[in-house]
Amino acid sequence: MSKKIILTGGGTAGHVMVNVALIPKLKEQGWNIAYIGSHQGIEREIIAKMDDVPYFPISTGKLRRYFDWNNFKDPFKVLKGTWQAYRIIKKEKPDIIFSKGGFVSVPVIIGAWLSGVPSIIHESDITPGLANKIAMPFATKICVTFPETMRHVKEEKGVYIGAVVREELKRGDADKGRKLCQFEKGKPVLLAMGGSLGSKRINDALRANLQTLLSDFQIVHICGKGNVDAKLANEKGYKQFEYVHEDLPHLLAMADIVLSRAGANSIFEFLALRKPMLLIPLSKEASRGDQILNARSFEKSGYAEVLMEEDLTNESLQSAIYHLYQNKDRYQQNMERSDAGDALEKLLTLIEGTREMK
Ligand SMILES: CC(=O)N[C@H]1[C@@H](OP(=O)(O)OP(=O)(O)OC[C@H]2O[C@@H](n3ccc(=O)[nH]c3=O)[C@H](O)[C@@H]2O)O[C@H](CO)[C@@H](O)[C@@H]1O
Repeated sequence: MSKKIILTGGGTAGHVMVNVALIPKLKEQGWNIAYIGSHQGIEREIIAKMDDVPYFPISTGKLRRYFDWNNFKDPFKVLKGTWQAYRIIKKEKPDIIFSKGGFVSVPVIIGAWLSGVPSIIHESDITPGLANKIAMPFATKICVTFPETMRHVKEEKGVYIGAVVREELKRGDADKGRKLCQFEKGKPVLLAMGGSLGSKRINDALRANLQTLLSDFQIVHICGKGNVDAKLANEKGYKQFEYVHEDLPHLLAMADIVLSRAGANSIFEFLALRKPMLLIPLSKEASRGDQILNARSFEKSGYAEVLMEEDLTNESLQSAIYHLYQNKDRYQQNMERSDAGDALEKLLTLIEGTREMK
């Protein structure tokens, strides 16, 4: 009997990547897959690269915790999106819906509830984001990455599965990475990434240290849309990208150490690949503080060094990078002891089991 799943999630790549990991596995297991996302979000670009996954765009509104004139318009966009999602679900008749979160997922989970279709939400961070918090009462199951998150979800709905990491990330080729960046073999490589959107703070501090760092490292810098500095395009040993799609595994394979924001997907990917990491979590002023908790948890496990944004200066960044590199073996040994688990398999089993609850 054919089975059908609708996936949703978007806004930033962190809200799409678990779906990207799931799609090939779901196909292997004979699922028909469709995706509901926003008109403009990064999810549309990422899902367009995948074969046989029809994409249905809906209207979305940002849900904010602060005052903004759009707060008066956006609830209507969410209502419109809920109606659109409901109609798509009625027409497509999925057995189940899986959401990776982000604002676009709220109308989809409510639409699933209105249609009587079971749904699963995935939460990557230690504390649930606003979109997931709103959607949780309407979901059948909520699966989490960190064991600590179980405290924030209803006991009968919560399932701890761990971090889902895309398998292709483990198939990187360091030589291909070096070729892409015109880097030489032998000199250490620092990969810097400010989350899927890039980070201006990290970009500026890194570039301020560029000349010193380039004497000891080659640097590949994923700096976010619109953030490439054309003046540095010909700098030897320094390669900039706005965003990297299928070549990311190769860049990671050649990296000796990583400087990054502390988005949940990224840090678990570095852990799976045993990359010593210096994390600069997004500050409490700019977020709910989820990245600070993610980073502290990794620091406590001995996988990461943490530099808080309020302590970030050109000097502190430079000394933290050198300190990380000098201690990289210790971080790697700690990561060897981590239990990455088989979250993807657990998630597939949960999807199958929840579908049968219908
Ligand atoms: C500003 C913001 O809202 N940040 C949140 C967002 O981060 P963000 O979207 O940055 O999410 P993550 O760091 O978790 O994941 C980024 C994903 O994009 C991929 N990638 C990134 C850059 C690139 O060039 N190519 C590429 O493929 C990474 O491999 C990773 O899989 O979602 C995370 C997971 O809920 C949260 O922890 C973050 O707080």
